[in-house]
Amino acid sequence: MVSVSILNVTSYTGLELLRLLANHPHFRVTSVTGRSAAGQRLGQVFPQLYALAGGACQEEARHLAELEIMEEPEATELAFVCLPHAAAAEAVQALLQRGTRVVDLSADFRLRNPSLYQEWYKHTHPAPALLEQAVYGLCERYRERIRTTALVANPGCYATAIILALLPALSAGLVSRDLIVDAKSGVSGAGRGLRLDTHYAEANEDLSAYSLGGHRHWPEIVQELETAARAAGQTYESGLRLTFVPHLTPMTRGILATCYAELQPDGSGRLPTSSQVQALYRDYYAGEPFVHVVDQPPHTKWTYGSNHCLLYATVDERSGRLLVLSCLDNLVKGASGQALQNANCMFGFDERCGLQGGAIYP
Ligand SMILES: NC(=O)C1=CN([C@@H]2O[C@H](COP(=O)(O)OP(=O)(O)OC[C@H]3O[C@@H](n4cnc5c(N)ncnc54)[C@H](OP(=O)(O)O)[C@@H]3O)[C@@H](O)[C@H]2O)C=CC1
Ligand SMILES: CC(=O)N[C@@H](CCC(=O)OP(=O)(O)O)C(=O)O
Repeated sequence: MVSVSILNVTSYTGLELLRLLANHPHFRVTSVTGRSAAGQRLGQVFPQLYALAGGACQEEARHLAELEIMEEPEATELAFVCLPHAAAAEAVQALLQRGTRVVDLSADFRLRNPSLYQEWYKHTHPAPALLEQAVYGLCERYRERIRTTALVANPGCYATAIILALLPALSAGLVSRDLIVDAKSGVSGAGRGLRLDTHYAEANEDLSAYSLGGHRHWPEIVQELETAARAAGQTYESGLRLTFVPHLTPMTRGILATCYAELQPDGSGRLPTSSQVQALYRDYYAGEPFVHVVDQPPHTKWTYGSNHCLLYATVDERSGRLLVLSCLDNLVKGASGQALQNANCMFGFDERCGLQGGAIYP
C-alpha cells in the first residue's frame, strides 16, 4: 500500500478525497491535517465516515474515522494538498524536500509564468523555483509527464471543463481565435468558507454572473489551449481571444460550460457539419476513460459524484459557430477525482482505480 496524507482534510476537496480513497486498492490515508479541527478524530468531525466504505471495507472506514487530525502531516509517499493558494505552495515545498510526491489542488503551480501568477493572484509566487518541475494535471494531455513527476498541479474546475471542451477544435484548427464561454457552477465550487454570496438565502432561487473583469481560470485556460494548438501545428498568431463568464447556480455540485467559437471554412469554403465535428471529437477522446462525447446536451446530474466529463459538440448552421457543451462535477473531475486520477498515473496504477463509481442519479 502507498501511504497518503491529505492536507486540509476539512475542506470540501479533502473530504471528497477521503470518500474516493476509502475504497482504493493501493492507496491508504495515514495522515490528515486541518487547522481549526486539529486534535480531533476524523470520525468526530465527519460522522458520515462511518458509513463510507460499507460491507467488506468496514475495517478501512474505522481506520479513517479513528485518524487524528494533526497540524502538520506525518511522512508519507504521496500527499494531496487541499490548502488555499499561497499556503499550498509553502506546504508543497516542505513536502517535496522530504521526498513526498505531491498533487496540489490549489492554483499555485498551474501557471508556468510567475508574473502571470502575481497578476492574477495578487501576491508574489512563494516558490517560483518549483514551477519548472510542476506538470499540469490533465491526464488527457500530459499523462506521460505525470507518470514521472514529483509535483502535479491539479487544474481548476472551470478550467478542466473548458479545456476539455475546446482542445479537439483548436488542435484541428477548426475554429478562429475568438472564443466565448458561458459557464455555471454549483456553490461547493466556492468551498466551505462562509461567504455572503453562498449563504443559502442569497444563493437559493438565484442565478448570477461574477468575475466579469476576468476570472482566475482565464490564464490557465489560455495557457493550455494555446500550448495544445501550437503542439498540433495550429497557428493562432495573435493568441486566443477568450471571453469567459462564470455564473453561480443554486445547486451543490456541477459545472456546465457552454463554449462558442466561429468555424473556419475548409479549402473549398465549406463549414464542417455537426456529424463531422462529432466524429472529430470522438476520435480525439477515443480510449479516454473519463471523457465521453454524448449525443445530446448533457445535464450536470449525469455527472454528479462521478469523475466523468461529458461533451456535446454541434454546429449552429445559422451563425456558422461551433457549440460545445461540457459537463462535470466540480468536486470530482474538477478537483479530487482528477487529483486521484493523476496520483494513479504517478504511481503506475490504472487511472480508474477508486474512480469506478457512476453518477448518482437522480
Ligand atoms: N471547491 C472546489 O470545487 C475546488 C477547489 N479547488 C482548490 O482546492 C483547494 C481546497 O479548496 P476547497 O476544498 O474548496 O476548500 P474549502 O474552502 O472547502 O476549505 C476552506 C477551509 O480551509 C481552511 N483554511 C483556510 N485558510 C487556511 C490556511 N491558510 N491554512 C490552513 N487551512 C486553511 C479553513 O478551515 P479552518 O478554518 O477550519 O482551518 C477553511 O474553512 C483550494 O486551493 C481551491 O482553490 C480546486 C478545484 C475545485
Ligand atoms: C463557484 C465558485 O466560486 N467557484 C470557484 C472556482 C473553484 C476552483 O476551481 O478553484 P481554484 O481555481 O481556486 O482551485 C471560483 O470561481 O473561484
